[in-house]
Amino acid sequence: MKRVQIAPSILSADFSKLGEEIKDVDFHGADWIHVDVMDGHFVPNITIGSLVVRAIRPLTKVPLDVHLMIADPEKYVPEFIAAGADMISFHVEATPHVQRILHMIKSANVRAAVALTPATPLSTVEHILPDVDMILLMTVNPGFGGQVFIPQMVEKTAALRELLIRKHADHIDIEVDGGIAPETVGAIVHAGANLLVAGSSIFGKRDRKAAMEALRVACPVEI
Ligand SMILES: O=C(CO)[C@H](O)[C@H](O)COP(=O)(O)O
Ligand SMILES: [Fe+2]
Repeated sequence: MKRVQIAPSILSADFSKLGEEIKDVDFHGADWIHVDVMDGHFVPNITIGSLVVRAIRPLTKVPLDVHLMIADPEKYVPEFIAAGADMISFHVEATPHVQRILHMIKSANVRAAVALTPATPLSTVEHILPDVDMILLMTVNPGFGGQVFIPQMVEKTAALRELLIRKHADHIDIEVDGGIAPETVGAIVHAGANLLVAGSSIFGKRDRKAAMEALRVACPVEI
C-alpha cells in the first residue's frame, strides 16, 4: 500500500497570520500544504491567487499542493508554476484541454494532477493516466471548507484504485478533499486514497498537533 500523506488546507487557516499557521503545521509534520484557489466563476467563492502562493513559498520547505478551482485553468497555470507550486491540480470540468494542460505543468517539472467533482465519472480520466501524477477526488462539492463528506465517494475511490491497478497505473496518487476528519479517514484510506486534504479538521482546531495526530491514529495504515 502507498504511504498515506496529510495535506492541511489553508482555506480554514487564520489568514491574518498565514505564515505562522503554515509554520505550525509544518512543525507538526504536514507532508504538503494544500492551497485552494477559487475564482467565483467555476465555483461560487473567491479565495486567493498566485501572489499568495509566491508569498508563502519561502516560509516552508513543505511542498505546495495548489488546487485550482477556476475556469480556463490554461490561462493561469504558468503564473502558479512561476510562483513556486510543487503540484498543480485543475478540474476536468473546467476545460476541454485537459491533456494539453497536463503537459504544460509536467514540462515545468511540476507534478500534474486532475480533479473531479463528485458527479464527474471516472471515465473522464481513464485515457489520460500516463499523463497524470495524481487524481484529486472531491469528497464534497468544491467551493467551501467545512462541508459534510459525501459517503458515496468511498465507492468512487475504491473504483478509481481498481481502475489504476487494472491499467498498471497504481503509482498514481489518489487525493481526497472535503470533509476528511478522524470519522471519515478510515473508510476512504481503506478504499485506496493516499493523500488526505484536511482543512477544518486541522486548522479549525486550536491544537494542530493533536488534530493531525487524531487523523494519523484514525488511519488504518501507519502514517
Ligand atoms: O477544495 C476545497 C473546497 O472546495 C478544500 O480543500 C476542502 O473543502 C477542505 O476543507 P474541509 O477539510 O474543511 O472540508
Ligand atoms: Fe481543495
